[in-house]
Amino acid sequence: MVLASPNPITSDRILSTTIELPVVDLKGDRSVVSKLIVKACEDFGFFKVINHGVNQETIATIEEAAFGFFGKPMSQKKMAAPVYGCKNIGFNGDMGEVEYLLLNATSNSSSILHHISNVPSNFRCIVSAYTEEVREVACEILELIAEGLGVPDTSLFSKLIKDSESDSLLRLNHYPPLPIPPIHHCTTDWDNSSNKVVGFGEHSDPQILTILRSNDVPGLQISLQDGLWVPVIPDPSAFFVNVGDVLEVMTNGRFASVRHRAMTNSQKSRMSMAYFGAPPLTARIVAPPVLVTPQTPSLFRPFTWADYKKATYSLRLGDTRIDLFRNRKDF
Ligand SMILES: C=C1C[C@]23C[C@@]1(O)CC[C@H]2[C@@]12CC[C@H](O)[C@@](C)(C(=O)O1)[C@H]2[C@@H]3C(=O)O
Ligand SMILES: O=C(O)CCC(=O)C(=O)O
Ligand SMILES: [Fe+2]
Repeated sequence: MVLASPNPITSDRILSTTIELPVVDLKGDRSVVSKLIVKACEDFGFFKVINHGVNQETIATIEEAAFGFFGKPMSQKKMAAPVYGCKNIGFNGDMGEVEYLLLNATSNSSSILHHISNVPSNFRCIVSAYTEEVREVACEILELIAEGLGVPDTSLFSKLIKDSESDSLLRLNHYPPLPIPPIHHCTTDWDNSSNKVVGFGEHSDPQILTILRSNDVPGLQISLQDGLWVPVIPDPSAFFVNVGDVLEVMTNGRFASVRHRAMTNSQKSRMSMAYFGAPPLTARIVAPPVLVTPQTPSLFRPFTWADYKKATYSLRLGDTRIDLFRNRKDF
């Protein structure tokens, strides 16, 4: 019998040494950077970006506002539901040791915050300032990806998230410190960190690209092909970028959307801010002709982002929803 636990303790394989995950200097030589990003997306679906150009003050301001909000009494935070959530992730029974704000991040949005009481009055401006700057970084990376892949229209991916109807989101996650239950507090061969309680369970992000920033508390882990979990060393001055399902489809499987999760820390609060760059609901998700050849036939059938979003929300956090859209293999 499998017992569901709201704060599952992991016992799976976690890399105890560090491996070098790709680091991209966004101010480097353009043709070198675009090749580096493509290689990182092919090898890991994940990389770290330094020199991203987002104002550190913009970042510090939103982080401070978010800590301010999460520090309020629960009765006040709950008044911001459904934008605010605690422990429930999605609508299908997924739980995690996390509280969050999930906000629209389209260029004409943040309007939803108008309706929320107990969100600081200037929160709307703070969120817009951050998402606008981060959207620029996401667009820049998507243009570099198109260049590196030889896609003739280098704005093919970026125009989807620049669109005023883009369905992009900003998620502010707060993982309160959570002592490890004594029964699990033993030393094993991988027990070299205090992060063992799952805050946000294993999943891939459904959108095009995610730009993640966290404070200096470790917690993010990415999954390698062989099922090994790789802890990501936090760097508050950098962004971590991961390929989402839509980019996997639009590159005809050349990039893989990386599975990842976030662990809590036993002593410190962890805060992450994830910008999910998404297309408009009506956008058709299809790989460009240059990536669909007789040698690399289309792996996925065409669909809209609305179709994909519907499937996503009908499934559990850890489900591999992309498989629903694969072309049948005809032998
Ligand atoms: C359980 C769920 C939460 C989620 C929607 C879903 O049904 C499956 C995907 C989940 C996820 C993961 C990445 C992002 O955090 C998120 C906002 C998204 O787009 O897909 C969440 C969804 C959510 O929390 O609403
Ligand atoms: O908190 C993190 O580092 C990851 C959060 C995440 O994966 C998400 O919000 O989708
Ligand atoms: Fe994620």
